[in-house]
Amino acid sequence: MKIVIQHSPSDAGRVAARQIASTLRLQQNGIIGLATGSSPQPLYEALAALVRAGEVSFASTRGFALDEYVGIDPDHPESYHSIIARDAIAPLGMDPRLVRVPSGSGSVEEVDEAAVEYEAAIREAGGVDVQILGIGANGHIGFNEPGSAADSVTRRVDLAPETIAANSRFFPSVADVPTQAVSQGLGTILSARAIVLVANGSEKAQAVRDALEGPIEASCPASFLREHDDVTFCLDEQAAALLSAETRARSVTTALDDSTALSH
Ligand SMILES: N[C@@H]1[C@@H](O)[C@H](O)[C@@H](COP(=O)(O)O)O[C@@H]1O
Repeated sequence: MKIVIQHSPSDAGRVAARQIASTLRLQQNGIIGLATGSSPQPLYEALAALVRAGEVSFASTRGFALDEYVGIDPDHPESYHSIIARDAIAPLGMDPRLVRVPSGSGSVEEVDEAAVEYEAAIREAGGVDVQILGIGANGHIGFNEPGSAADSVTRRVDLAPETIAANSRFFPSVADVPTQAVSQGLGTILSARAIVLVANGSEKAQAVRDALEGPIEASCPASFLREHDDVTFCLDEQAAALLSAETRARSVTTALDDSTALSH
């Protein structure tokens, strides 16, 4: 487990981008796990800068998104289909035909069948090389809310009231926020070969502390990441604000160019 603390979200995003680019450079036709939300946006911007500089290409990289709302039109601007297209596929120059997002459309049976098929597709592709994650203020990753099992797979889930409230900022009112989603499970996420989590801002500080210092249990789904052997937490100072002196002492605050600090 590596913990990187940087002054600003954009610096944390640049470190995370470097980590991802170096992982994928080792893979011909690699597979990236894509996350939505405000947390990964500086990371996608930093990756796009690396693409423009010719340091990395995602043209033949396959992608699997973490999650999608149930019952939302994929063309809705706040669907995760739209957000992944906008925030990841376009700026990274990915081939949209190589990127999949779980389906939240159709009948309950169709959504559930598509979730099973999505899980199988990730396995059949050989698994994710590097998974990008944000974190919810309640410690969720993907849409695996507190109480999710460590070995859960892609499935339909109920959103916690606090998640619905947090995500209402993207919808006209809280009543318009979908109450269910399809999410890769914790087991799916933990099967990625490398994981890079980004967290910014004081509203994530408690979740980051619980994830890194609390018990490893379902009350904080992100705490299960500590059982994975290749995880990097890229934090800005505000998200790291509640970490103990011991945790901070283990963290890397090095200059961005010092890639040796992030090597395995
Ligand atoms: N399902 C997503 C998560 O993948 C994301 O990490 C989290 C935090 O979002 P943000 O980064 O915008 O705070 O909430 C959403 O509900």
